[in-house]
Amino acid sequence: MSATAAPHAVFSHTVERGEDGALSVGGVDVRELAGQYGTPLYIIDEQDMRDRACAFRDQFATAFGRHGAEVDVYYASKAFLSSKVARWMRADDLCMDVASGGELEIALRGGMPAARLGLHGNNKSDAELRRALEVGVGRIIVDSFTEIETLDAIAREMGTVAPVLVRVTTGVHAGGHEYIATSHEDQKFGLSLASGAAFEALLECHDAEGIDLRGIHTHIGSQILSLAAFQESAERMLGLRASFLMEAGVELPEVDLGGGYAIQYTPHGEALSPHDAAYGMADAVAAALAKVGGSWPHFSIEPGRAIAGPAGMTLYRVGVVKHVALDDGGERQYVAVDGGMSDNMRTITYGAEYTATVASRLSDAEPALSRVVGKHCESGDIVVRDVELPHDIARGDLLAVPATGAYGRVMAHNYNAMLRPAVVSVRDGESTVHIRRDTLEDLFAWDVAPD
Ligand SMILES: Cc1ncc(COP(=O)(O)O)c(C=O)c1O
Ligand SMILES: N[C@@H](CCCC[NH3+])C(=O)O
Repeated sequence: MSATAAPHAVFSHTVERGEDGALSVGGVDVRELAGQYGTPLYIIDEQDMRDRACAFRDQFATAFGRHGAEVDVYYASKAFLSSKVARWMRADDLCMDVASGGELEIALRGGMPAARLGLHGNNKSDAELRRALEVGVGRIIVDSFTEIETLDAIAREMGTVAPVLVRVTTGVHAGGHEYIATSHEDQKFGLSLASGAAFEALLECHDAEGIDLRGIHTHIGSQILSLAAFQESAERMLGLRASFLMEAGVELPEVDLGGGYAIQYTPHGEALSPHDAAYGMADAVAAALAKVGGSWPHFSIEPGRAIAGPAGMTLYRVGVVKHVALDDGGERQYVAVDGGMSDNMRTITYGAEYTATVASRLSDAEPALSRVVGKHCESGDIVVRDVELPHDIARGDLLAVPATGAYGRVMAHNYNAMLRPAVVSVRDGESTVHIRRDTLEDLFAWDVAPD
């Protein structure tokens, strides 16, 4: 297909609009993907996702490397995980963070070496801790005093020592929505820097026979544009490390500064680039170390959304289109698609903003103020709250919503007994299934039939 310009910057890098107006991604026409796999369909642009992963790896390596320091990039697999993605991350020399026993098993299934995995969770079960030690996970990020005691006991019983980072709540409030901010005091994650709990936890870990205290971890939230917030958090972490050196005589070798880098969801949105984040944070660390003292620790970061998000799109089939009169005399075009809140929980949960475009053709009809809605029995079942779509959009058209690669399929559910969509990746004209579509047999398998 010969191509014209990409529809707009929010789409992944290989998206093009052909002369007949249809989108292609990774060299595959979306009409072909819809025909082969059905809709709704999550599509990952492999080249785009892996380029973003490598950009974090390389920019941080260079920015921190100027100071002789090293940085490991842990892809936060909660954003999107399949065993094939774990394989990509392994091949591209990234590490991965997992947040449950299930994520751990999929990462291992994809061949990610356990030593390159970090296990998170504010309420890990004994079984999860045991399994992490059994397979040799590289680090366990402890989140509470209860967990420190439990892990220490399990490790000693197993005759091993658990490599540990302590998750610190730095008090830096950042993130687009209350539900995705994680480092202010009044929330469930981590141990508080301000109250002294983090320091106390470090002492406990240091003294525990079953624990090898490697360092400290923080994650201030998600979809954060403010470089200053990351810098502030890094400074506070290095301050804590310096006081631990001064008061306990131990210089912690590792510091993880978490993920949370913002991506662009709409044509008016903004992103924090790996380059700006890397150089901005390296400078802040250098300044902080100059102030509080100490050698450069081994750093790590955990981007999830910024690797998977922009690489993904959701492809829907348009069904009913309605025109509804508004109080101000205007009109809103309601475009109902064959998915909704079951494949995109972010709009209803966080008031997240997305954009959309007709993907199967070009239209020269007038643009109309539109709302893309799903097919659930719920009026909040909105995918895109406000977007201009052509007035002639009609049943049968394909609609693409970009930037759904992170926290899309992983947060999907079966409300109204909907079948969760498949995930396919595309590259160089080929498509590959990562997660198959749910089937009616899946629903029947969970439903215990009457005798
Ligand atoms: C501990 C931790 N690390 C990394 C991430 C990834 O965040 P993001 O996808 O915003 O980069 C999260 C999720 O917010 C997290 O909880
Ligand atoms: N699920 C959230 C991000 C949470 C990140 C995990 N701590 C979102 O879609 O924005």
